[in-house]
Amino acid sequence: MRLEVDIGNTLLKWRVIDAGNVIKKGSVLTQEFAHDSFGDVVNDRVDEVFVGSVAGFECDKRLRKVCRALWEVEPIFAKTSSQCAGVTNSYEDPSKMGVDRWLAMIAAYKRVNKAVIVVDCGSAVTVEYLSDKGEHLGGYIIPGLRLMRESLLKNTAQVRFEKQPAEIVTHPGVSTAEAVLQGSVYLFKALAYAIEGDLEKGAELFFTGGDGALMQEMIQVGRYESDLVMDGLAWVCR
Ligand SMILES: Nc1ncnc2c1ncn2[C@@H]1O[C@H](COP(=O)(O)OP(=O)(O)O)[C@@H](O)[C@H]1O
Ligand SMILES: CC(C)(COP(=O)(O)O)[C@@H](O)C(=O)NCCC(=O)O
Ligand SMILES: [K+]
Repeated sequence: MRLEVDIGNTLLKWRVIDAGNVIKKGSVLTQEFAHDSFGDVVNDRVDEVFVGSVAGFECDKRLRKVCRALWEVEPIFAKTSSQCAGVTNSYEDPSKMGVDRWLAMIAAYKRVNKAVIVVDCGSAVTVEYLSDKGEHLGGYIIPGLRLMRESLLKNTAQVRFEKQPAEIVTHPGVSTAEAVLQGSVYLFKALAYAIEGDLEKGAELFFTGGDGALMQEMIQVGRYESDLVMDGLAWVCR
């Protein structure tokens, strides 16, 4: 059995693959990841662990420790490279590119073998542009929904509120909480339309990440694939 792990800045996502099928999956806040985060997978015979991590050294170290303790396995960490599985990196120094971006773009390109735009809506929103030949043309890194709100709270004196409105709407707000929350969703929607405008004829649009389905629903174009980052692991770690 293989354990695949996608460690983002907010959530650690995992799944277990047995004979090509996903048999278990789960997630835990990255900051709270511990020995018991994989539930009853502790009793399974995990003989391989593939990881894509952008969460930093401490969390990677913790995962190594857990894998050794539970299954005596040394996890294989995916690395961004200049070329892999038909995809070519645009960065002069590929090691500087977050491996989650690299994994998602490889998985998306491998699905269709033509030009793609890949949008990962997590802590940050990343937008990647790939040509028909699999060349990464470049991308954007934009604050995600939560970071947009938090940066306002952190850098202003009077933007303060207790409770967030539960509903996700984009009309102009009539309280601080509404104005901030709905402002972030409004910007998110504007971004979705801008990306749609970048879509060239014949190119495919992929969304992934915790808030990816929300963005896809706003324009009803392209497809949402929840596990694009983990789908890239088998291409990069082998
Ligand atoms: N404190 C929290 N508890 C649970 N979920 C959260 C919390 N903060 C953010 N989220 C949600 O977690 C998801 C994070 O998206 P994800 O793509 O997993 O991000 P990342 O890859 O950056 O970790 C988002 O859908 C976000 O709404
Ligand atoms: C852009 C990111 C913060 C996205 O992380 P996430 O939202 O998935 O937690 C991550 O890919 C990263 O740390 N990248 C390094 C900088 C770069 O890719 O150029
Ligand atoms: K992301």
